[in-house]
Amino acid sequence: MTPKSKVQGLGNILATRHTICITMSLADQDSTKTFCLDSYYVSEDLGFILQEPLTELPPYYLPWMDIALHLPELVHSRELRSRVNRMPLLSSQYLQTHRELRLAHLALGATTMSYVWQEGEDNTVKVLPRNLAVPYWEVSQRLGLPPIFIHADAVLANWKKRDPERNLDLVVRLPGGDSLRGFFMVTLLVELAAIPALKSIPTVFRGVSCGHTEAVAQALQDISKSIHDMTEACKLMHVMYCRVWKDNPSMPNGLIYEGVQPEPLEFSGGSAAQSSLLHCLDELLGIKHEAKAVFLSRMRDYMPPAHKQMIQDISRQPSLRNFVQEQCDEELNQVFQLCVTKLIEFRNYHINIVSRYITVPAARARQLRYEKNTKEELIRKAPTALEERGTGGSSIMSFLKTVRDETKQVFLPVNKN
Ligand code: HEM
Repeated sequence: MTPKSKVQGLGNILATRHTICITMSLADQDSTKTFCLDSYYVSEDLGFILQEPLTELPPYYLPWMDIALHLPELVHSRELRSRVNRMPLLSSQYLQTHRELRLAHLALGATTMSYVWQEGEDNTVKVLPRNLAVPYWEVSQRLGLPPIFIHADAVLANWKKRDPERNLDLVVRLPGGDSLRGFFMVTLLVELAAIPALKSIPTVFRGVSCGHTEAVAQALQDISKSIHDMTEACKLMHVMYCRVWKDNPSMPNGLIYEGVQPEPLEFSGGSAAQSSLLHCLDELLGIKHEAKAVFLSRMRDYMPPAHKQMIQDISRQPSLRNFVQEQCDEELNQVFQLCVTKLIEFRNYHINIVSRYITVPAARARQLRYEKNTKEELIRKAPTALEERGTGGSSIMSFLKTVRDETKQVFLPVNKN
C-alpha cells in the first residue's frame, strides 16, 4: 500500500466510525473490577484517537482561531508575535464540551509554540503574554493537561477529513510543511494500527482471571499482529522535531506564563513518547524501565488523565507473565514471546528512524559548525540541543537502547527439557 493510500485508508476508517460523546474526566474505577476500555474514554473504534475532533470554536473565540489556523504564514512573515500581542484577553468559560476544550488546547498550544520559536533558537522569548498564557492555563487545568503542545494535541485531536474522498488533513498546521504533516499523520497511523491490541487487553485480563489459556493465547496473537502493524506504519515516517522549554539550552530558564505565576515554568514538548500505546503494552507484558523510569513516568503527565489512569490500572492487574509461566502451555508461551519480539522489533525500528532523523543530521550540523569556525560555545551546545533533548541528560540513543534492552528482560526462560 502506498503512503497516500494508507492515509486515505485511514480517512475511510475514521470517516465511517460512529461518533460517541467523549467527555474526558478521570476514569473513576476500581482496577480490580472488570477492565473495560470505555471507562478510560478509549473507544473500540479509534483507541486513544479523539473521535471527530472539532475544527471550529464558538464565534467568541475567532481571535484565537484566526491566528491558530494561519500559523505557518504568520511565522513566515514574522507577524505572529505582534498579532498575538494584540489579541484580546478572552475568558475560557464559554468552552463547554470536551471536544471544544481539546481544540482550544490544540490551538493555543500550537500558537504558543510558534510564538516562542518565531525567530528561531537564538531569539526566543522569556514571557508568554497574559492574553495567551491565562486562557491556555485555564483550558489546561480543566483538561488535566500541561500548558504545552503535546502528542494528544498534535496527533490525537488534530485530524479532519479534507475532501469527500476522505483524505485526511491536519486541523492546525505548524511551520514545518509536509514533513511535519507527514510525521503527525504517520503517528496517527501508528495509533490506528494499535487499536486491535488495545481491544485485546480486556480479553487478556478476563482470560487470566478465569484461567482461559486459549482465549489469552488468541488475544496475545492479535496483540503481536497489531504491534507488527505499528512497526509497518512507522516505515512511512518522514521527520519531526518538536522544540521544548525543558532541558533546552535555548531556554535555560523555562518560560514565564504571564498572569499565571511569576516564576518561569518548564515543560517538555510534544513527543510520541507521550503516546499511551507503548506504556500500555509495557505494563501488560510486565516490562520495567527502572533505569529510565523518571523520563517515561514524567511523560505520563503529558497524557489525558483517563489514559494515564488506564496505564496505571493495567499495571495493577494480576501479572500476565506469571500466568503464562504457571500455565506451562507451549502455544501460550510462544505467543507471549512473539509479543515481546514484536515490541523489540518496533523499538529497533524506532531507534533506526531516530538515528536517521536526529543523530545523523545533528552530527552533520556539528561538523558544519566546526568547518565554519562558529563560536566554541555553540559547538558545545549542539549535542545538548539535538541529541540530549528531554531524556534527563543521557543521549537519546543510549536512552532508547536501554529501553529496548529492558524490553528483552521479560522474555520467558527457555525450557531446556
Ligand atoms: C521521525 C520519527 C520519530 C522521531 C524522530 C522520534 C524521536 C524520539 C525521541 C528523540 C525520543 C526520546 C524521547 C524524547 O526526546 O521525547 C523518542 C521516544 C519515544 N518515541 Fe519516538 N520518534 C519518532 C517516531 C515515533 C513514533 C511514530 C512513535 C509511535 C507512537 C514513537 C514512540 C516513541 C516512544 C514510545 C518513545 C519512548 C521510548 C520507548 O518507549 O521506546 N516515536 N522518540
